[in-house]
Amino acid sequence: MGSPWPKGILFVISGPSGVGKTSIIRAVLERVERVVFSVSCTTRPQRPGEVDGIDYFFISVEKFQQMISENAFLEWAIVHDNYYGTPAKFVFENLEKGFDVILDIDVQGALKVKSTYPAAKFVFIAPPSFETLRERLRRRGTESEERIARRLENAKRELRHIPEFEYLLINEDLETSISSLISIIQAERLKFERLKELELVRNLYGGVMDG
Ligand SMILES: Nc1ncnc2c1ncn2[C@@H]1O[C@H](COP(=O)(O)OP(=O)(O)OP(=O)(O)O)[C@@H](O)[C@H]1O
Ligand SMILES: Nc1nc2c(ncn2[C@@H]2O[C@H](COP(=O)(O)O)[C@@H](O)[C@H]2O)c(=O)[nH]1
Repeated sequence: MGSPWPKGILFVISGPSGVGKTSIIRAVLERVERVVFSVSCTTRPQRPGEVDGIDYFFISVEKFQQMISENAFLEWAIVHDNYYGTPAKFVFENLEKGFDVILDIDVQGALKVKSTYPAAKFVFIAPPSFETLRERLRRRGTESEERIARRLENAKRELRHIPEFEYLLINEDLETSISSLISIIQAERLKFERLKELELVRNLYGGVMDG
C-alpha cells in the first residue's frame, strides 16, 4: 500500500532581521500539525533566554568550518559577521517522512536553497516600513545601536530581493501574518500536482489520470 503522506514541503521563510519571522513561525508551529522547524547552527553568542538545540545549535567557528568541509549544510552564510547554517540531514529526513519543514534563514541562504532545491516554497516577510523595523529591533533589546544600524543596512539590500520570492507577507499585524502563513502552507499541501502520487488519489481517479 502507498504512503498515506506525500513527501513533505520545504518552506523557506526569509526577510530582514527583526521583521518578525521567529514570532510568526513559533505561532504556526503551535497551530499546524506535521510541520517541524529546522534548528540552525550558528557561531554567534547565545542570547539570554535562548536554549541550545531549540533556538540554535551554538557551535564554535572550528566546528562550523568542519561541518562545511563535510557538506553537512543544505546552505550556510555569514550573516552580520557570524556563520549560520541549515543542517541538511534533519531537513531531508523529515521531508522523506512526510513532514513539512520550515527554515528561518537570511536572503543569501534562501537564494542558495532556491538554486539547489527549487521545489521549496519561498516566503519573504517584509516590514510595513523601515521605521517600524528599526523600532522592532530596538524594542526587542537584543542588539546594541551599532548592531541595529548594521542590521538595517543589510535590510536595505535584502528588500531588493523581494521579486525572487514566491510569496510576500507584510508583517503589520502579527495575527494576520500568522494566518497568512498558515494559509500558504495549507494551499501548498492541497496542490493536485503534489497529491496525485498518493494511492488514495489515484484510486479516486482510476485510469483517467494515466490518460
Ligand atoms: N506584527 C508585529 N507587530 C509588532 N511587533 C512585532 C510584530 N512581529 C514581531 N514583532 C516584535 O518584533 C521583534 C522582532 O521579532 P522577531 O524576533 O520575531 O524577528 P526576526 O525576524 O525573527 O528577527 P531575527 O531575524 O533577528 O531573528 C520582537 O520583539 C517581536 O515581538
Ligand atoms: N543563511 C542562514 N541564515 C540564518 C540561519 N539561521 C538564522 N539565519 C538568519 O540570521 C539572521 C540573524 O538571526 P539572529 O537570530 O542572530 O537575530 C536572521 O535573518 C536569520 O533568518 C541559517 O541557518 N542560514
